[in-house]
Amino acid sequence: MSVPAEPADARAEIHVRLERVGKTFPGRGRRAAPVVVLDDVSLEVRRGEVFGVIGSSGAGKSTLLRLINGLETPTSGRVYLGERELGALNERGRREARGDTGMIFQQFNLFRSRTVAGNVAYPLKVAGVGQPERDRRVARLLAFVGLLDRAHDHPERLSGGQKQRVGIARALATEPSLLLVDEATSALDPETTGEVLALLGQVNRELGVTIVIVSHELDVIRSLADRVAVLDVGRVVETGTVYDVFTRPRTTAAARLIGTDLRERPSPATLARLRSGPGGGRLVTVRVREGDGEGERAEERGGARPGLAHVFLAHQVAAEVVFGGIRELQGRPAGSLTFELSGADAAVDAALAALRADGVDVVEEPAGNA
Ligand SMILES: Nc1ncnc2c1ncn2[C@@H]1O[C@H](COP(=O)(O)OP(=O)(O)OP(=O)(O)O)[C@@H](O)[C@H]1O
Repeated sequence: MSVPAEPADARAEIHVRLERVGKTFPGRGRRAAPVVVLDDVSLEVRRGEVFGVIGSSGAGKSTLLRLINGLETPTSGRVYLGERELGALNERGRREARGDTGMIFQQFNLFRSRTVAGNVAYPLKVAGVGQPERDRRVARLLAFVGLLDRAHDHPERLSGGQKQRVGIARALATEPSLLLVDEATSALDPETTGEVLALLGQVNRELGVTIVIVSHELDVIRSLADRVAVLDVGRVVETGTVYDVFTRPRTTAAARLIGTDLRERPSPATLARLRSGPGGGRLVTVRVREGDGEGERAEERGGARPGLAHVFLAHQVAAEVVFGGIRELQGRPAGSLTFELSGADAAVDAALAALRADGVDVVEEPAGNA
């Protein structure tokens, strides 16, 4: 039996590609200067992944999505869906691209005059799908989002979370391979947010739909995305796995946005309280990240990971955890711990140097009455 040939790296097939994209809007007033919203943005979204875009308000996130679904055209650069460059498509190609791309919005954008079923059926009607097939698909989609029993209700009778589930069903009606999600949970309470994110995860895993999600909420990106781009005033300053970008932001802009998220340092008041305690040792905050301490020196040790405790022990330094926490991010540990270290100054210095040499991020909290 012959085995179907697979691309060398099927996972890395590119679904969406932005190549040096710029977007400038004319200024609003008569003499107002043009507004540069996106500047030289390049990024690649892999087929089947959830790709997050984070950035503060006005960074250009919504504009980025609107360029991907063709609602805006770039001022410079190119946008590709698979092999197709959006700007080079004829009307028919554009229609096909639109049908292959679903979008959901913060404010749901449902038709108030149509029922739940009518909302989900709408894109199918536009696409010319006949009634029997339309009814079948609508029923299947409403079952998928758990709203089959609300088919004949109007949106105003639904909760925010239910409205967004209708939005998701409608976006999936034409069976797109790409779903663009614009702040879909920003209008929802935390519990409902969790339900909608779980549903989006299901869309990705069970239907194989690629998702690009923009949000200013770190929690949303953390819980759903595989990889993330950080957008700062119109520029992508960092791209990587959620784990890497969240546990070790490499740019000031990303650190500003994410920095405090997984790396909680004690406040000055907490530091003062810790210093007034009986220990009196030096305080250091260590970022906890899988893979740290597995740097070049790991080879010298035959690959064995030292672990923080072992390094302290080896240098005869007593280490007490006084602050911090570790949680799970993409199934791996991430967080920070503040230790109070007791031992000879030279021994503490040597232990910290050993950790740093292994690539561990260590910050000594300032001494004195901070
Ligand atoms: N059609 C337009 N004409 C002029 N300026 C625009 C237009 N659309 C967006 N902008 C401006 O572009 C900038 C980025 O907007 P965009 O909505 O993409 O940002 P965002 O990161 O999604 O922000 P938010 O999270 O607040 O929605 C803003 O300053 C906005 O005022």
